Amino acid sequence: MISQEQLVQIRRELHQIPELGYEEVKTQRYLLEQIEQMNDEFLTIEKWETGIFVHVQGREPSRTIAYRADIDGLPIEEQTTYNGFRSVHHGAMHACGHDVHMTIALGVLSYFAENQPKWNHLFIFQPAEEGPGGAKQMLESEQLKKWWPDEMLALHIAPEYPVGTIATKPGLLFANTSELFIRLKGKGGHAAFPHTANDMVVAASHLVTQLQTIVARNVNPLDAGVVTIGVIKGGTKQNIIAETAVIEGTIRSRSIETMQTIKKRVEALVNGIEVGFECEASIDYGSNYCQVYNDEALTGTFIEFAERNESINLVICPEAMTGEDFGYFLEQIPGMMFWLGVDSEYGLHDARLEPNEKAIPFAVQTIIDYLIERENK
Ligand SMILES: CC(=O)N[C@@H](CCC[C@H](N)C(=O)O)C(=O)O
Repeated sequence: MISQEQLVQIRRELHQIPELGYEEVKTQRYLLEQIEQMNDEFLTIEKWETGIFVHVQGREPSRTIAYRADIDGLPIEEQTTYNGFRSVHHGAMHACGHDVHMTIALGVLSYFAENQPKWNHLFIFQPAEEGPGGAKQMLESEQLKKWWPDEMLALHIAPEYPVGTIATKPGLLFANTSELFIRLKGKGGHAAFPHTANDMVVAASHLVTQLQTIVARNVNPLDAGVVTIGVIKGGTKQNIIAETAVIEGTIRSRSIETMQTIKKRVEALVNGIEVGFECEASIDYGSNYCQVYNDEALTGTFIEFAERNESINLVICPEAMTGEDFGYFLEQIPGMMFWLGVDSEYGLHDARLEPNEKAIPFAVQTIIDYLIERENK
């Protein structure tokens, strides 16, 4: 089994090579090198795009239990205090903890490679969680057809909780999400002659402000929604009127109905900008993820295990407006996701995120103990 020191080393090596969705070539190679060092008696390893499936043959394979780790990084320039293991891919960073997720999965897998489980296990190293999404595509793979799991488990790091904390809840855990890409096209021109042009920086500025009214004015205050604009780009030079502008964001909701309400309002407001500013506008919703909905019975089993385990500080948490395409797995396979405390001053998607590595061996041991208990009950 991979030792605690080796786990830290692996996490640091993975941290240095973050790659965006479906570009995880080095990551896949690194993971395969680690997996190929394990006892292969019970393992079948198959690549899928830039991801990997590892099937572990059980002793009494009446069921299959899957464990999923996402493997992609984010387009962020790292600003951690790390010395000697910062990202070597400039402009990319594991700022959502997927380096930690992968390391934990390798740790758990290395234990079951040496200690044959009772049930079959399926380890899924999934590309592109941050976008455009890999879960939906993996669900249609040959590998999932032949190794279809009966239940499924995954975790996500939580910077706000101390190490030793596991937070989860039955039912809704994460929101429905939709990406949002809006393009505006008007007429560029000389800064000194605004009456001859049609300025898309001004149009985009109005639109961003109007989009912020959707949650405030169109979503029931007892429900919840998010419209976040993360990117606004337009123009080429300070004295040139911008011909085009691009607005990029994300929409979140607790229900499908609210997602539809928000999108309808986005369309109406974009249409208003088109008319009011006499420009052309287009909307693209990019990738959409369904909610993460934890199976009540399996989450109950996990909570009961965690309550009995003195090393775990269990928190029954509220749902969050984060998104995860793990929701697609849970739409078809009963399972659950939980937050793992990693005690970082800076949060997810922050260039300064520094998860506490002590959470890695804690998570590995917790998942091994849970899986053994689960299949031997
Ligand atoms: C856990 C987490 O941070 N997940 C991401 C998922 C991204 C979904 C998609 N690309 C979008 O931006 O809508 C999140 O941002 O919640």
